[in-house]
Amino acid sequence: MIELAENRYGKSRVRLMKVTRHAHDHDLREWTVQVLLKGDFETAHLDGDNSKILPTDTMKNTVYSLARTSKATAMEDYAKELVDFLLGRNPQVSSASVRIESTMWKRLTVDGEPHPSAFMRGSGELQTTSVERAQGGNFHILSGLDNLVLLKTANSGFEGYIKDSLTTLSETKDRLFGTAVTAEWHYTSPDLDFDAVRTNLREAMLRTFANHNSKSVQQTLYAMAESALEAVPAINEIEITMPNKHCLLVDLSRFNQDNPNEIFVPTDEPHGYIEARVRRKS
Ligand SMILES: O=c1[nH]c(=O)c2[nH]c(=O)[nH]c2[nH]1
Repeated sequence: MIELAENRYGKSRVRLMKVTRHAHDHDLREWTVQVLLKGDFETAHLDGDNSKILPTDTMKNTVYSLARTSKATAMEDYAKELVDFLLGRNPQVSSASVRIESTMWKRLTVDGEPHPSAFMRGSGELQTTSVERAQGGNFHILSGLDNLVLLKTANSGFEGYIKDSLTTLSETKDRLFGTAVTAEWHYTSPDLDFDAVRTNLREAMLRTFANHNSKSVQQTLYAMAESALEAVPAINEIEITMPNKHCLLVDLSRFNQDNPNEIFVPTDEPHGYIEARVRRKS
């Protein structure tokens, strides 16, 4: 005997750019949206009966139509509206989830002045949120960031680790520390000034990365998580991944040159992979 164990479906990578036209300047948002529905779709899988299937094409159209009418500025608030719109119209849906990745656009500075209608892609960093709600249930909001690429050229060392017959790594008091941060945190309230909270959290992590006297990626990751939890009472837990993007000191002695920590080879692969979930003690 075979049965349908679990299923969900929806539309992925729906790309949306929204321009909000104020009298004197414009705001720009670029969001990539994923909509996923769970529910009573057994007859579609077993019998080919599509009578309970909302087409994924309609979900895509919903993303655009709701973006037109929504007053939400934070992507978390827009995602909540989209989830409720889909649940409200589709009783066969037991839960809806919306994930949004937001691309960083920064206002262009021209002749020292912020330009009202010209923008520059900030970086490859993404701001993310996943909002889920079951029919009659509460919102579950998991926000985060991805590919926040950082590097520090001082206050990072790595010493005192295990040395065995396979060790080749030299201890160092002074190395480059490069990483691409991914973080995710769950909000304990569904009603927050999400953009302000996100800014606080991100700035707390950046400040700690910059100022921390790092004995390892692990220690700095923990300190960044701690500062995020201190800065944002509306989260109880944060998960952070920080690859160690090694920058290797080049041996210039073959050319009778010294290398006082100035010339490096940046490497992507292989890289260290450091991950931790840090939470308030209950
Ligand atoms: O900060 C570090 N943590 C490690 O676990 C590790 N391992 C390694 O080879 N280099 C580093 N650096």
